[in-house]
Amino acid sequence: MPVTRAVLSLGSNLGDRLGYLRMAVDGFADVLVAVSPVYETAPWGVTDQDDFLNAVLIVSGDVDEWGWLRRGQALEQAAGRVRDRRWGPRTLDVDVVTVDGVRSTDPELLLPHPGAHERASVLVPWLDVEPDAAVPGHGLARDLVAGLDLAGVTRRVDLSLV
Ligand SMILES: Nc1ncnc2c1ncn2[C@@H]1O[C@H](COP(=O)(O)OP(=O)(O)OP(=O)(O)O)[C@@H](O)[C@H]1O
Ligand SMILES: Nc1nc2c(c(=O)[nH]1)N=C(CO)CN2
Repeated sequence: MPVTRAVLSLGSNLGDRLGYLRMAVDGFADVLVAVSPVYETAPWGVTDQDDFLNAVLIVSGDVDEWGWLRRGQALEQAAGRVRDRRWGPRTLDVDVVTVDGVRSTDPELLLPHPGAHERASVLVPWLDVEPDAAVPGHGLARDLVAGLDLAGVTRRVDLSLV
């Protein structure tokens, strides 16, 4: 199997938020290339829920796009995630944002992730670890961020994943 490089978005707004993000980092320890700072972000989508902690991982390994999805889902399970309402509270969310060179329209694995280009909770931490990041079909992350309201996005320098 060829080596692929993927960008993964982590999110948590239920229980020990930092602990769940750390669990994800540990789960990808064998393939980690970069870990972003942690951000506290106001919820988008469903806004009557607690703030999220978000971070981005860059990973690389002998794993295809489905493998990245499965590994993320296994960690969500391990974090006791209950699939409840769309965009609702969760202990751990692992989204596959991009896998280099891969586009997919399969609803089980849309690539690039269809929300990535408009979510500050993804783009801001991603830019910290990859300043030239681009969302295929949408352009450079830095240009996309320039058009977003960043009022609800706070870098938590006191929280670290590394
Ligand atoms: N790029 C992707 N990364 C992760 N899951 C994806 C992706 N594309 C499609 N999915 C599918 O989305 C389904 C629902 O995922 P999930 O419950 O995490 O959605 P959500 O986090 O509420 O919404 P969103 O995906 O907009 O953040 C999963 O069953 C998964 O197969
Ligand atoms: N700020 C923020 N809001 C969200 C997030 C998230 O990770 N960060 N994830 C959601 C579920 O997909 C819904 N809303």
